Amino acid sequence: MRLVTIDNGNTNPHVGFFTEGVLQSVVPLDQYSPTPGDFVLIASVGPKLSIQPSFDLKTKRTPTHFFDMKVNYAETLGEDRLIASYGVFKKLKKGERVLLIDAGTFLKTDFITEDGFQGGYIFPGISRFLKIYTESAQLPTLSKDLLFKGNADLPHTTNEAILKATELYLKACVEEVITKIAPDKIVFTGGDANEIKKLISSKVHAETDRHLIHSALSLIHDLHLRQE
Ligand SMILES: Nc1ncnc2c1ncn2[C@@H]1O[C@H](COP(=O)(O)OP(=O)(O)O)[C@@H](O)[C@H]1O
Ligand SMILES: CC(C)(COP(=O)(O)O)[C@@H](O)C(=O)NCCC(=O)O
Repeated sequence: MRLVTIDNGNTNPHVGFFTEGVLQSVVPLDQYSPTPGDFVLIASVGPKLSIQPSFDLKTKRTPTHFFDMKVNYAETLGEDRLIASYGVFKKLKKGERVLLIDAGTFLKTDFITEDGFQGGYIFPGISRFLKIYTESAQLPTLSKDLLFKGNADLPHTTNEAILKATELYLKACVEEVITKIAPDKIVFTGGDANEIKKLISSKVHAETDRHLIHSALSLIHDLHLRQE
């Protein structure tokens, strides 16, 4: 049996394939054709999918818990945040307090301790933020590849003004959250994880797990759903 994990996010939905608990590959959702025998787990916050999960993880969310993790947040918490946080929760060391930074369409900064999911912030992500300029005024849409290239001077052109403001916004949001929460460790994930990680000058120990949501779904499968 193949375990298929679907992360249906708002920009870049993708699918992970596991055999024997090992992630073999991750491909865009439109490249996946379900086959009989696939065991499918889905974390979805994007458009409704025609693919049905083999087990509906919503059934494990109560007003206070997700499986054995306490959740101190309304039931509207996005499944992507909940499931990635559960993956972090199950790997906490004794007494550890982790800040999970998921840099996707939105930049989510969620706090997880042995007492469960403690809450977190939702900011517009890098690409969303850059689009605001064109959506609200006759300003250019600039690529995120242009970020982090200039010097520390004040901006003197429109492009510099937009790019340096974007850098400042991202850095200020993330560093303020790190200062407020003072975690023992930061875990970065999401499509823009590397860009956000580059911005942070904090000395807190940091790790990147690009495919955290897939490994969290696989962990859920192995801990709670595997049929021996
Ligand atoms: N192959 C890709 N397709 C789309 N966006 C990508 C890709 N690789 C990296 N990115 C970046 O990652 C961001 C989306 O991150 P992701 O975690 O996939 O988001 P979501 O879960 O919201 O769909 C985009 O804003 C983009 O900047
Ligand atoms: C905040 C989100 C839109 C982030 O989506 P993403 O960036 O992963 O595509 C998603 O987690 C969501 O729809 N959450 C529901 C609201 C909440 O978490 O409070």
